[in-house]
Amino acid sequence: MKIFSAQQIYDADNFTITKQDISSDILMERSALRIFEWMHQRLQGAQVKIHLFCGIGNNGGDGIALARYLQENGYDIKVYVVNYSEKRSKDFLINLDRLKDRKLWPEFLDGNHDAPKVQREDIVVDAIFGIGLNRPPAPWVGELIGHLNVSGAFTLAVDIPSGMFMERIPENPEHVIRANYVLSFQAPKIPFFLPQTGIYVNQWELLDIGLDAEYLLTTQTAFEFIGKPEVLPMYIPRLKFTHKGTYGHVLAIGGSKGKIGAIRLASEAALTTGAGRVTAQIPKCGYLPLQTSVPEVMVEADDQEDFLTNFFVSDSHSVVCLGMGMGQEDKTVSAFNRFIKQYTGPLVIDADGLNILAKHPELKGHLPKDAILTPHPKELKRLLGDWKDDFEKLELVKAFSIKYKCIVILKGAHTIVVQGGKGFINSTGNPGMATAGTGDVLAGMVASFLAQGYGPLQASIFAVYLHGLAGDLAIAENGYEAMTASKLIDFIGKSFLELFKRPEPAPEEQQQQP
Ligand SMILES: NC(=O)C1=CN([C@@H]2O[C@H](COP(=O)(O)OP(=O)(O)OC[C@H]3O[C@@H](n4cnc5c(N)ncnc54)[C@H](OP(=O)(O)O)[C@@H]3O)[C@@H](O)[C@H]2O)[C@@H](O)CC1
Ligand SMILES: Nc1ncnc2c1ncn2[C@@H]1O[C@H](COP(=O)(O)OP(=O)(O)O)[C@@H](O)[C@H]1O
Ligand SMILES: [K+]
Repeated sequence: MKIFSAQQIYDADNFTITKQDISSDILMERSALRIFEWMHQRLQGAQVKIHLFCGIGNNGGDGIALARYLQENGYDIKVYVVNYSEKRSKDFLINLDRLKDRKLWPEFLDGNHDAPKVQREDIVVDAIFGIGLNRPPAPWVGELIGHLNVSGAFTLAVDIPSGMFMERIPENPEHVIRANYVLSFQAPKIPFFLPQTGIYVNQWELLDIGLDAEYLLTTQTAFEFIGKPEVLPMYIPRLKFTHKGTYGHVLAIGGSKGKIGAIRLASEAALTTGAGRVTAQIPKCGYLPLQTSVPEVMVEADDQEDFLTNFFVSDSHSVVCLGMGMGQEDKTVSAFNRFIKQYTGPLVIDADGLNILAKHPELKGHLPKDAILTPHPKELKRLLGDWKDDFEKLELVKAFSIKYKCIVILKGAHTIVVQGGKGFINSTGNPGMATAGTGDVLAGMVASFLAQGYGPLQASIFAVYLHGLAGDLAIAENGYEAMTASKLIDFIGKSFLELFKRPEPAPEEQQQQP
């Protein structure tokens, strides 16, 4: 699903208005009606107090139009106009007049009075600012937002939490609505997914307001949101007359004394994701434990007891997956140096492979085309240096990906796969996965898909999605805290099955079936 910028949303608006030959207030009417339907379906007329805080732009206009629907349906509402500017939008004014025609007079707030009382059991509709916020709110507006946040009332944000920018982080973290729910129009917004701004969005849902399909289909976006509809077409079915040779041979290189488990996790994840064969190259100390714990993995031990001193890659290996638990001993660094200067095939670099690259920046130029790097934020910082905020981080990663023609899998709550100027934001996963070794599992899964013939971008996106899905299925059975990387591997199989499950038919459809 595409993630549009604010400018693209304004363009979609104009395109739709021209093509459908409608006035702009029709779009506002659709927006308000969709929100009303969403609320009405859940509230069923309940007499809970609903406070609508409306700005003076189109986001405020949505709120004012919504107030009319709520009033017409007997809800107990109170409407406030947060009067932060004289520059009211045309459609806001149209809707304000419609409200006044119904003898509903909002209370105008201008910072000279105490903030209105809101009780814990009330509902707040936040329609103060939408995607048009372009500077920090005035202090009194920021304080009003803070006041609503501490009220504890259920807060429903229209389109985007007020105070959230589309392209930068807020200056004052207290001056952003902490929304229990965001009802966003047509497409998700990029700040919902970044660690510094996603904290303001507990849950979000999209409302279709009928923006023009041609515009939505043909417009290229800098980001995409990856769900089942995006990954399912990437799947390559296994055919009857195939054999293990068809599904590639992953060479997993890494491990060191005390960290052989990292290679075990990556190797087992690669096999469980469907790789035909997996060979692990590890220091001697891991030979017996690995051979006995995962009999399916072939093991090649280094001459050195505790760390790797040589990487042996042959034509039989289709993919190299390197760095998990590897350490950074001088001789390991030398082996990496020799390897990266001559290897040109498919490559996944994780953990200490990334740390060595960070310490020896001259080696970055030797990365083979489409190498896949899987840093967590700390590893990324070592690789790229510091960034001002999450938005700059994304720009730095894009520039890196373009310069070195590589793919970066930026791991986190919403892992983002970056190739060139484009980012693919993952939808699966949960905080149960914040546990040692889950990154090793991911590296093995990416390598496995590469070995099976998926393209580098597809392998990255598919692995990240399935890894998160396995995590979601695992917590459904075990809870968050009991999640371990090994359990995550146990759910890879179920995550494939989940992928192919048909959606449950709606109740009406069930009834129609013979
Ligand atoms: N296709 C869709 O998705 C549809 C979306 N719709 C809705 O429209 C919303 C966007 O509306 P919007 O463009 O009027 O902007 P909004 O956020 O209401 O801000 C209002 C104005 O405030 C100003 N301003 C900015 N920062 C400020 C500050 N700190 N302090 C004071 N003033 C500040 C700035 O104007 P400026 O003063 O800079 O000229 C800005 O224009 C969108 O989120 C959705 O709810 C639907 O109605 C129709 C279909
Ligand atoms: N809060 C979270 N929500 C979703 N996924 C998470 C969360 N925290 C961590 N993960 C995932 O878990 C994995 C952790 O990787 P990493 O930090 O490299 O672990 P390790 O180095 O121990 O293997 C990543 O794939 C990351 O996306
Ligand atoms: K809002």
